[in-house]
Amino acid sequence: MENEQQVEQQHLDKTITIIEKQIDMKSESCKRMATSPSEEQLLKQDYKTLDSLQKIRPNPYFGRLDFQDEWGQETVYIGKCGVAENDHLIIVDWRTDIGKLYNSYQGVKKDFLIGTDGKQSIEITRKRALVIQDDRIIKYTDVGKTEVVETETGEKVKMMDAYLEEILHETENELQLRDIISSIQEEQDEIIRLPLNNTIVVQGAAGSGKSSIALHRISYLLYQYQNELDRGNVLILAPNEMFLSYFRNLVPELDINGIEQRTFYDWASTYFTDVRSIPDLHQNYVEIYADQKKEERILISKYKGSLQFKKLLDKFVEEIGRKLLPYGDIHFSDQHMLTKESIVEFYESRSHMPFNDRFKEVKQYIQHWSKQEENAHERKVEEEFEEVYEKWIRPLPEGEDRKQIYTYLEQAKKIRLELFREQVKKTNDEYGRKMKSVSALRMYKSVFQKRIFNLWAPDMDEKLLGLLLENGKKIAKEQFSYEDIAPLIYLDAKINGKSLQYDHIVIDEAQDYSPFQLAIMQDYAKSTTILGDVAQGIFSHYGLDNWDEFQNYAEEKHPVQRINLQTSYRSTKEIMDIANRVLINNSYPYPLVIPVNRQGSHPTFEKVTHFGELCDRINESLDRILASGHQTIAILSKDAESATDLYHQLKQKGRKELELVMDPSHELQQRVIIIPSYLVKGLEFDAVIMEDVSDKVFEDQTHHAKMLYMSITRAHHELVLYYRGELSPLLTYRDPAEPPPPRPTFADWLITDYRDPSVLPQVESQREVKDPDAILLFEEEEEQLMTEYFDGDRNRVQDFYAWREIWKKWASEQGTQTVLNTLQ
Ligand SMILES: Nc1ncnc2c1ncn2[C@@H]1O[C@H](COP(=O)(O)OP(=O)(O)OP(=O)(O)O)[C@@H](O)[C@H]1O
Repeated sequence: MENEQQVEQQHLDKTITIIEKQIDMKSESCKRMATSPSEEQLLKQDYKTLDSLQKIRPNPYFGRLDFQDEWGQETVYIGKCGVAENDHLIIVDWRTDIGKLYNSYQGVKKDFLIGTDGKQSIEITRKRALVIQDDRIIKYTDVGKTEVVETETGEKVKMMDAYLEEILHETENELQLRDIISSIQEEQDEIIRLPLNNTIVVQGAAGSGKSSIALHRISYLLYQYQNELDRGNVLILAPNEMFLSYFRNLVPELDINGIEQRTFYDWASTYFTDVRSIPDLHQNYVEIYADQKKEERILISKYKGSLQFKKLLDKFVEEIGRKLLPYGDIHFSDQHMLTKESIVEFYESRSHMPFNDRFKEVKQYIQHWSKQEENAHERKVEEEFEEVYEKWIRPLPEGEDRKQIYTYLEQAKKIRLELFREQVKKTNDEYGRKMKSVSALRMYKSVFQKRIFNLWAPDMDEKLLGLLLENGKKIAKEQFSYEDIAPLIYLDAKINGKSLQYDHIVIDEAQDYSPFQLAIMQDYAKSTTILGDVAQGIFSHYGLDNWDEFQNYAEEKHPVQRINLQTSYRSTKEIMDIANRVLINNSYPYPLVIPVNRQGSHPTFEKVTHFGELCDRINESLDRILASGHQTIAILSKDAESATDLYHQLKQKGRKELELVMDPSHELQQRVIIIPSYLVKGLEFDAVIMEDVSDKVFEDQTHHAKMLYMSITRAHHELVLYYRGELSPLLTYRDPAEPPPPRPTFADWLITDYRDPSVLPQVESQREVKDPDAILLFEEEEEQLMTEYFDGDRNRVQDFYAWREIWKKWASEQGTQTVLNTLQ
């Protein structure tokens, strides 16, 4: 062992000597002055190389790979950047194919095919992780097996090797995301290295590494596609400023400086300076859920975020366009006529252009035609004049009469020309006025009219229609909501053209985007990487319920590759078991999350009777957690008010290190924070304390389940759950193989909302269950029926299918008779 360490140390010493020598040489060479543009380019390149050499100097590499190929046994060292000495690579960049091999090897499969044709076989004999500190190899670990296994109880767990386990255990005490270059897992690496051109959609469990993948993928793409991708044309969209500051450290580490990093809200303000006066997604969420007309606002919000609304806007704009075209032929005389058909044809041929440009072209087309006609008319009048003159005037004898007639004739010619010119001018002025530039705002304000919805959304539910018309009054007064931003941007781009175009856009936490929003972002980029988790869609009053609607749309333009990530790396197995419990109780429609086999303490459920007791107990928990060595702690509250109350109480108790976070643009300073749950998405902490997980706060509702699941999965090591009264039904233990908790009979369920029995039946007549064939309730025809019945309410349809999946599983185990008994 010692010998091995010595060998590694000698290799490190040698590598450091080479790097230092290169640093000295490059520093010298960077002192020169550039005397020409090409020299300047070379100098820039030298600065870049010097910068990377200096960056990797303290930690030249993190891994070693030994393999056997047709040339024999080889050893390479993998680092964040490649370094060559005399044409020989002494450190291989993690983004190369060899780097891929390093990540692909998880101790299970040993033989790989590589090379451009994928035919060269290679056998990996060792993958070694190396930890370097102060120029010493402080540790080396030969990486063992990491694989998903199924336990005896049918549960799936990812068994880790010691190296990954140690990395996951040692969460740093900074509130920052760290790079995972040295321990990227195979399924993550595959996403990072997907080709540039397609639209990638990643549905990944909480803690599966989506944010990490997003940033590592940019680093990879910039490295691999140096000629196609300009870092100034890459945009990363994150949910809030707090989140952006959260991965700020990582940007230089991954060599992705210069990438535009923004929130959608901030990005949208490039278009409309007034965006800042519209409540952002978090404010919008708070407002909606505090509103007595919450359900109605959600209906409006969902519709405005849908692709149906986008289609309606398309039709509306197209129709307005047609209305602005001349009603009929432009007719100066029978010889000078421009038919309506030719104008429409011209207009149609410019359909790829922005609306206003298109009309500019139509106007120019009419003007150009009129000018030509005017010239032709002038020529004709001149010819006629000449003819008359030759025929009738020239033969007349010289004298006053001849002069007089000539003058009349000339006047007549002038009048004819003048009349024609006036007619042309009038026509041009008229169309000029009519085909003026239209603003997106004006267009949007005009959409909310009954006849427009009747025309292009004839099947719209009366209630929704009424709500939209009512909402139109607000729009007319420019009182916009968050969900108006995307349609306004879309209309602006449609009307005035896009002022921005990206090579690549990465969208993290994409479940909080509506299908409409994702669709427009896709239009702004040549390619996109979209990552999210529907189970964490706490803003589902606006965002996605599933990926299908967007995927179907996106596939019309580019191939879409959808990938599921099921393994979660953030939390201990005990914490993920509780998170999975929430999913099971809420009939989650996707496979459960696979935890890693990292053991930790069991989450605690602690009942308190009043607020004073809660504060005391939280205070004790903080003492205990801090004493155990954990550093970052989040106390999650149900809303801003509770967060403030708790904060003041704990401050009174002498807690100094506390920080109250109430705003998504907040930059975290302290390591112990109090924050409303809806702001904590994407972040992670050593320990999470939830102030109230009672049935009053987390009811058996999809929205509540998403909030609870997201909150729980913020914790690395510890989870403490307080509640007053009864524990949330979402947290009670239920065997995943069991049928869902008691509901009315299945047939009852079909006609009522199982979450709220007071909701009126949706299906007029209950279907009778007559014979064993009744199980055909699940057949295609029935599915169609359900989709129709729940149309317009995607949550309901989705819940239905989720519930049905679990029910089906249970039904198949129970046998037909038991099932029928339940149905009756
Ligand atoms: N391969 C890996 N090696 C080491 N750590 C990892 C790996 N993958 C993920 N992690 C860690 O797991 C945690 C979760 O990662 P990340 O925040 O990227 O996940 P996420 O899918 O975006 O999570 P969420 O959706 O819950 O916000 C982070 O601490 C990250 O460093």
